[in-house]
Amino acid sequence: MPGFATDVQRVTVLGAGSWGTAFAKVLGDAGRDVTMWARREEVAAEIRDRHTNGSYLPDVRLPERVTATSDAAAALAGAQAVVLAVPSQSLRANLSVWRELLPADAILVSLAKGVELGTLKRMSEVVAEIARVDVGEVVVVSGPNLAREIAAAQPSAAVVACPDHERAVAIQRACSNGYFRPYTNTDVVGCELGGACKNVIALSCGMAAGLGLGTNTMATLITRGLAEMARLGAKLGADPLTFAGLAGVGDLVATCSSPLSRNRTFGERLGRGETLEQAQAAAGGQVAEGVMSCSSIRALAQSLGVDMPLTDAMHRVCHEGVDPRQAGTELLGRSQKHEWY
Ligand SMILES: NC(=O)C1=CN([C@@H]2O[C@H](COP(=O)(O)OP(=O)(O)OC[C@H]3O[C@@H](n4cnc5c(N)ncnc54)[C@H](O)[C@@H]3O)[C@@H](O)[C@H]2O)C=CC1
Ligand SMILES: O=C(CO)COP(=O)(O)O
Repeated sequence: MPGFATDVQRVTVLGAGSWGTAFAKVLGDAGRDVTMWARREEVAAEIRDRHTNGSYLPDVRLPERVTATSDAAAALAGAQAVVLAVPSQSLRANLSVWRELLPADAILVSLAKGVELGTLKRMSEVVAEIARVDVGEVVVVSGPNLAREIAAAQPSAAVVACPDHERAVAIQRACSNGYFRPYTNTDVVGCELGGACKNVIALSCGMAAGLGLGTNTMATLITRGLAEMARLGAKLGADPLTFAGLAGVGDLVATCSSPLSRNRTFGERLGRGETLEQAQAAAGGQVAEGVMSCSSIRALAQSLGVDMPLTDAMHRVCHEGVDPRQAGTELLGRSQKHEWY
């Protein structure tokens, strides 16, 4: 018998932002009992009493079986799976507080798409370190999953990745419903890198749009972005096929093309000439992971000797004051090379 529930019925979602709330709805619509933890009691009360979360997903009604609390201990009691839905750079601090409250046999699931600044760890590595579990037990969900579309029950697919196939299957079953189709994969490295890197490329696509550039530029950024994330993945032992899948090109296309993407929107504002602070203020407290991940992914790539010119350019625009137009000119002026080597 595995030391975890194979038929997961009770799920706790830690984080009541856009994706935490939409994923709780997915689980509720899949027939699971869901308790969400929200940082602010008024958000928890709104979910509990009115089944809405107007600050993040206006006009969305949550299933009756989704409830919420701002008390983490109460949220976690009896959970068979714990879904971590806070931004990447805050996962370590939040999880350190929750660590002692995690039920021993609960499957830990990460929804975050980023690489930690400083440690350069992927989210499953942070979870394993803080929760003191084997990294091979942590489940990752990734794919083209813009929260608002999922919350509107628009059809979409995702990847549920874990080296332990049985754990992946347990979460796959738990979140499978009439509009959300999860596939399993054992390549956590590839899925996590795909999810983190595409946010940075989405910044660049938004920036191009903000500069008034068209579809050829966008397709070039998406394709060369895919090339550089696959290069990083290959160096870290990811399966190259993962980047051709939902967590790679799937999420890349969704995030780079959608006006719903916070990363793309953030980049567009920079392209239009807004400062980082102005774009941050306009984001209204919602996370655009690429703004921090461009620096951590760049540092990770540098430490491994992997060339990631788009990521490097996004870091210089976001954190070194380089003008987006200038960054574009420099990218085009790089030495000529073969498409693959
Ligand atoms: N929104 C989307 O469409 C999708 C988001 N994701 C990923 O899921 C993760 C969470 O994203 P969202 O729910 O969209 O973010 P969000 O910005 O909408 O919400 C973040 C949630 O985390 C909480 N939180 C706890 N500690 C925090 C801290 N120190 N700083 C900021 N927030 C804190 C906030 O109160 C809020 O409930 C991110 O890594 C994101 O890339 C993945 C797929 C889709
Ligand atoms: O990860 C996402 C879609 O899969 C959400 O992207 P944004 O964080 O840019 O909104």
